[in-house]
Amino acid sequence: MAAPMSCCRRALLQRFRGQSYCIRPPVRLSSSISKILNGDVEKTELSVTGWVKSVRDQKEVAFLHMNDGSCNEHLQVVARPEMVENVTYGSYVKVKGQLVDSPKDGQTFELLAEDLKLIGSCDPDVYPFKPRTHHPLVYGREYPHLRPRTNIFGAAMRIRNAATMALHSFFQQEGYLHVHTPVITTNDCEGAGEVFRVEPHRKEIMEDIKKEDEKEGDSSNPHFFSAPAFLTVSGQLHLEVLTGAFSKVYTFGPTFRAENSRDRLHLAEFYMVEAELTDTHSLHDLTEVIEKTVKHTTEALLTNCQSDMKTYFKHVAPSEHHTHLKEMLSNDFKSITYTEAIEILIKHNEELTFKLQWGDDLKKEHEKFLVSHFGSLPLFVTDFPLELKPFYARSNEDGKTAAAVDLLVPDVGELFGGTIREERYDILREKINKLGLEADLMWYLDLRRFGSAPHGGFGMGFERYLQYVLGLQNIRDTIPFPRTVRSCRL
Ligand SMILES: NC(=O)C[C@H](N)C(=O)O
Repeated sequence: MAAPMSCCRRALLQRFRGQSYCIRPPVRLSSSISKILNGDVEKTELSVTGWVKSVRDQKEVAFLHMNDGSCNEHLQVVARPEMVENVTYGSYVKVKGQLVDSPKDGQTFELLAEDLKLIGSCDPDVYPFKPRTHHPLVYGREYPHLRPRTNIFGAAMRIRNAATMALHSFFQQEGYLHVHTPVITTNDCEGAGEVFRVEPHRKEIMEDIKKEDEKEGDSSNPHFFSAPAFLTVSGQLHLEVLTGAFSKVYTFGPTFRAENSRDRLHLAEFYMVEAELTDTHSLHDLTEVIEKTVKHTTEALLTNCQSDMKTYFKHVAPSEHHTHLKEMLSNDFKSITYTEAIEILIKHNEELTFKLQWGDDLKKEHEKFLVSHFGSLPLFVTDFPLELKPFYARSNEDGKTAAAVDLLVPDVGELFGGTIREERYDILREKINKLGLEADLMWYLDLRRFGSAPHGGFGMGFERYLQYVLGLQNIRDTIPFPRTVRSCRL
C-alpha cells in the first residue's frame, strides 16, 4: 500500500503542475436500505441514513425501523436505549454500526448501532401522520409536501418509476426512437379547445419586445410567439412529423387539458406515452402494439416491484385485483366495433342511466358496462363514427366511421386512444378546409404531399395506467403533485 501523501507534498505537486484542483474528501455516502436488505452490501461497519418509521424502547435495548425511500421494507436498527432518547416517528437519523444477520423471522439483516445521530427531529404530536396507521388516501392528499414519506405513497412512486423504465425499455426494444415533443405549441391537436394559453406574465416583457419590433417597422403583434400559443394537449402532430423520417417514434411527457372535470379520473396536467408508426395497414397494427405495451409494463411491475405491488393488493385494490392482472396477462384482449357496442348498449338500455344511439359518444357508464359485459378484461372498441373523431383520423370505406380505437379497462374506462391517420392528401385537405384550418395546417398537408407514408399512433394516459394496475380509485394518488380544477398546490 502506498504511504499517505503529506499536505506539503500535495501542495508542492499542485504548484509543480501549475494548476490548482480541489482534493475530494473521502466518499461518505450511506448505503441504501434496498441494497442492504437485498444482500448487496458486505456485512461490515456501515452508515445508513433515513426516516424513522417506529421506535420501540425496551429496558435493555431499543429497536428502530428506518426507511430511506429506496424500498418498501424498513431496516431494523438495534440500539442502546439512551441512543434513541429524542428519536421519534418521522425524524431523520444517521446510524453507524455493524450489519449482521437478523435472528428475527422475515428480515434478512439488521444494524447493530454503534453511533446514532438525530439529524432532523420531528414532533410526533403535530406531525400529521402517525406510526403503524393506514391513513385514508384522501387524508394524505391534504399534505402533498409530507405525503411522499408515507409507506403507501412511497410504494406508488417507486412503481411509477419502474413503469416509466418499463415503458421506455419496451419501446426501445421494439425499435422506436424516443423524441421530445414540445410542451409549448400553436396547435390544438384534438381540436376540442381544452388548451391553456401561454403568454408572459410580466407586461414589461411584451413592451420590450414591441420596442424591438418597432425598429423593424411593425409592432402590432400582441403575442410573445407571434401567434397564440398553448400548453400541449397531445404530442401527436409533432410525432407525425418525426415518424415521416424515423418510421417509429414515441414520446413520454407532460400533457395539459383545461377541462372542467372534478372527478376521480381527470388531471389538468398528466403524462402521456404516445407512439407513432409507419407501415400500418389496419387498426390491428395499432392494437397489437397497445396490447404488448400494457402486458410488457404490467409484467415488469409484477416481477420487479413485488413488495410495493403487494402493498396495493393488500391495502388498496379490490380483493381480486392481483388475480385479475394475471388473467389479463394470459388472455388476448377482445375487440368489438363501436356499432356492435351500441347494439349491446341499446339491448341493455334499462340498466343504463344515459340511453344512447348510434353516433353518440360513449360515457364512462357505457365504457364500464361494456368492460364488465366482456368479462372485466381490457376491451378494444374500434371504428367510431367519423364525427366523434378529430380531422386526422382516417375515414373508413363505409364513409361513416373512422379507423379509430380506444382501449377500455375495468374501473378506469378509456386508457388508450389511437387512430390510423388520414394519409390521403385530397381527403385530408377537404377535412382541414371545412374546419378553416388550411393556413395553420399547411405543414401537416405537406407531410402527405411529400413521401406520404401510411401511419398511425396512439396515446396512453400514464396516470390512468397506474390507476388501473394499482386498483386505485382516484387518479390524484398516482402523481406527486396533482393539478386539477381549483387545485394547484405547491
Ligand atoms: N397520440 C395519440 O394518438 C393520442 C391522441 N392524440 C389523444 O390525445 O387522444
